[in-house]
Amino acid sequence: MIVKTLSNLHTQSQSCFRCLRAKSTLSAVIDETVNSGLILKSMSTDVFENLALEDWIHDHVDLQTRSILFLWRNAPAVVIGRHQNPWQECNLQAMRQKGIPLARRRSGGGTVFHDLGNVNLTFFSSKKKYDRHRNLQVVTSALKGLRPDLDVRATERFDILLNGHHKISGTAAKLGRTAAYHHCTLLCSTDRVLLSAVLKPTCQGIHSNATQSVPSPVKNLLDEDPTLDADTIMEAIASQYNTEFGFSSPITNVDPSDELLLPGIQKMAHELLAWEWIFGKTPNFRICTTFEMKDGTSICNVTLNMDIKKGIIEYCHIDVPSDWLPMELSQEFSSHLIGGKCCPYEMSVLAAELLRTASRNKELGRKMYNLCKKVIFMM
Ligand SMILES: Nc1ncnc2c1ncn2[C@@H]1O[C@H](COP(=O)(O)OC(=O)CCCC[C@@H]2CCSS2)[C@@H](O)[C@H]1O
Repeated sequence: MIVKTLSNLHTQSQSCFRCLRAKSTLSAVIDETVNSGLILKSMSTDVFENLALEDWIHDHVDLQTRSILFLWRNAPAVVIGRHQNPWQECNLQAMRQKGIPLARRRSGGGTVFHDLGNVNLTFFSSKKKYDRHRNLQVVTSALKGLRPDLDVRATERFDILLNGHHKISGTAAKLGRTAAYHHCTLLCSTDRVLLSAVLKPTCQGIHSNATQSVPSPVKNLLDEDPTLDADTIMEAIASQYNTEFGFSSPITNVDPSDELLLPGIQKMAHELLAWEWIFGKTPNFRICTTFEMKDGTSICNVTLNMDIKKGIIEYCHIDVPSDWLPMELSQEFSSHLIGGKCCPYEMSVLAAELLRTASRNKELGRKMYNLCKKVIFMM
């Protein structure tokens, strides 16, 4: 197994790839890169492992004297900003159906879709050296170096647009006390149909102060030039990063699940996977919505009011005309949901409990069942 210290790695040629393996921790290896740069590329396509590696670098590496560029790609995933509401941003039902995970990152900003056709770039530096314009310049210059005819420009809100109209990159950042990172996406050959399908919110009537995404028309770089590919683009960006900052770092492959190299990283990944982080960190919100219920030929309008704090239903009132469903049944349903997580699995258990115990005739049982299904489907 090859064990490389950074000083070894610096002697390698630009295009050379190296794998870090655990002999020393990554921070010990990185300690040898004082006053220079390091380019890391993830060997994982797991969104939680990759976000955990960002956290690990931010928390464990002294970024006062060194800068790092981290290149990574994920299997299909939706990534929301730190202060967003997933029910407001994405189609959770479609994501569950397709097995697409939802991740909440630690940086602010809007919701994006990732797949292997999307490249993520994280620029770590001291807070003093944090410069999003310069980082995006690295990306646009690298693209122009590859294809001089490409019209790619960074905007004032740090998107990158293709031909002045289509977004190919979105930016977010996290500023710590002394260190910072700026990360951005780059659409190379992402599944745009899937992107639109999963970023279409389904839950109506949400009132919240959560950060809202800014939807834009998107395009892939490969739609513009099919001879490009994600690996060539990543190599060009790595090379331009070295040129721009005067470094000579090769690309070093890192396995973000390697606990020996990155002590504590698995705990960090688990924190990012927890319901309490992904859904529980949603800013408090209210759902006020009206929907139609049918039972044979009888139709009625149902009004739902819910207050959700830390992802938990704190208040619930389901208003159903009493000639359609006796008030005590709708009230029983409402009070049964209070204290539960706004989560279809937990709600299904609560609803099943209620449907089992509440005594009623066949017609009322059917109406209650359909009402439960409708409410659970919104989660
Ligand atoms: N992958 C990707 N790249 C660029 N733009 C996208 C992408 N997915 C969706 N979108 C479009 O951007 C808006 C949201 O734009 P908005 O400006 O609201 O948010 C962002 O751009 C956030 C970028 C976060 C980058 C991080 C880097 C590593 S982890 S995620 C969305 O509604 C779509 O129209």
